[in-house]
Amino acid sequence: ASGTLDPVLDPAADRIATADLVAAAKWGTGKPIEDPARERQVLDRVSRRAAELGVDPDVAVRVLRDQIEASKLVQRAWHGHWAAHPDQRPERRPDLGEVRPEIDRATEAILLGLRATAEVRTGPSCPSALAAAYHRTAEDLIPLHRLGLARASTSLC
Ligand SMILES: O=C(O)C(=O)C[C@]1(C(=O)O)C=C[C@@H](O)C=C1
Repeated sequence: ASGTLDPVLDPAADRIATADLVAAAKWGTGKPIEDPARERQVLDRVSRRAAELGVDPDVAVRVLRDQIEASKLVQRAWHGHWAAHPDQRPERRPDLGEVRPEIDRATEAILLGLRATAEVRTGPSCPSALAAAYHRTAEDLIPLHRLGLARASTSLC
């Protein structure tokens, strides 16, 4: 329906879910959570792709920066949790090279969502639409992912 921000929040939740896999991929490797070169690559691609889609590249980069911050928030939470609870550490360490294509698909879906929601995002009902979409999307998420989704939503309106 028009007037909804679900087309952004749904893929944002999918992107946040990949942070669990990235956290497990990096756990115990000594590889830092933050990878500035990869962030630049993601954001450069977002800027170009947004222009292609007719989405304001500055808006797209700002929103995707929030998605990256949300991912790091979730990854840091897992690393802290696993440090304190060895019995809950992941048994399998996924390959980062397999997770990143999944992240890229979620990023693309978020850009399409931004395009589909230009009207509501730039209008006066954006905050209430965001609250409604957040309420609906967060319902199915674990608390940590709800926190990530809130962080990921901060610049949408
Ligand atoms: O690809 C990674 O290594 C991630 O941790 C994911 C991600 C992202 O959200 O795109 C987040 C933090 C890193 O600094 C780089 C990229």
